[in-house]
Amino acid sequence: MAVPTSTTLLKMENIPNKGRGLIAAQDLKAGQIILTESPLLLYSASPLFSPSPSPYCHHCFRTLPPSQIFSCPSCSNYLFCSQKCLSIALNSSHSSWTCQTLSHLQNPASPLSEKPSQLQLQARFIVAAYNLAIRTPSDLQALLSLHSIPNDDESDAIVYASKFIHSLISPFCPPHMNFSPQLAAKLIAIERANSFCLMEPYSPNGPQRSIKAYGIYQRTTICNHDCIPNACRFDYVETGEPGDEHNTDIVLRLIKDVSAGSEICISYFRINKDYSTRKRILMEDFGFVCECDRCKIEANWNEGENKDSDLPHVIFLSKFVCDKVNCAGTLAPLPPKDGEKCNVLECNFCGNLKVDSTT
Ligand SMILES: C[S@@+](CC[C@H](N)C(=O)[O-])C[C@H]1O[C@@H](n2cnc3c(N)ncnc32)[C@H](O)[C@@H]1O
Repeated sequence: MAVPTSTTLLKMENIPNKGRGLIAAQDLKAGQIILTESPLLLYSASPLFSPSPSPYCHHCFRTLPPSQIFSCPSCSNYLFCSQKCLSIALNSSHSSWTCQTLSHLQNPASPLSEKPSQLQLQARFIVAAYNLAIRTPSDLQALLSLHSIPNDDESDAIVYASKFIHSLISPFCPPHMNFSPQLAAKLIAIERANSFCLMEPYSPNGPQRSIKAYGIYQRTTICNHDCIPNACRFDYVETGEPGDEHNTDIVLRLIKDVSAGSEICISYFRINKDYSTRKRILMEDFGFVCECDRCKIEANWNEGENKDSDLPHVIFLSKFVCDKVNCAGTLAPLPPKDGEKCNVLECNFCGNLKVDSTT
């Protein structure tokens, strides 16, 4: 299959009614790191016509330092936290082609300036994907091998967006690349099903969780959804030295023990959402009806019912939802040490550490 899975820990298999999925290739322990992956593609969540400039480095997405900021020498619109990030970006995500194309799209006279943020972000994504294709055609093939959502209600919107965006970008496209509105439409449909959000740093004062960047991780994205997941993903974007790469890697860690042959699933959103919200998001954004054990039970609940029950999923939620103010991230044990399970849980959003007194 086109997507490489990792090591001896995981294998990729077709799962009935779910497409491909990740399966434990051996017995695995709670807290174990089963996958660490760098993004295939990463792009800013700041719309092209944002009222304020993004406060994040356009390469590593760490918060920009108050002084010593480096800007792209050609467009000066794009800011970086270090000379190293700038140099890497000029040879990758902010190549001269990207710089020229984004400068054109971000011209105040551009028809995009009047368009909604979603379309501006789709344009950002298409530029990033075309840039990937120009630089490394095999990476475009990797992107195209990912699942896309055939959502009839939205296909008109995708066709419109892809034609509009492609018409703005095509004057800059190398003719031999054969980019087309059809390719742009396929890429937008893939992006919807596969992008992971890198979140702004946690703040107890809210107002709500915002996204700083979107990333596509070609192996992690093979993980299917479950409303009671056995794994969750961590990122440590703000950590490490400026210019030190890998801070945008995603780490997949197990919440509980998983036996060989079982499917590894994450939740595609915060796990404390109620049944009707989960059902709506999974259908609108991912095109499926969840048949997990929790959904089967909660489908028959009246609002507020059974929350205090001793059902396994109610116990799971009370143990693994972070209770810090304005957080509700997912807790997972720290990795085992010397083969022994760790009784400290880490939140994948606020980073809070909590001793698990139940083990
Ligand atoms: C990010 S992809 C996951 C990998 C995908 N199964 C594949 O074959 O590449 C998301 C898509 O997987 C499928 N999927 C994920 N979790 C599912 C579940 N619990 N039940 C049914 N389909 C699921 C849906 O089609 C969803 O749009």
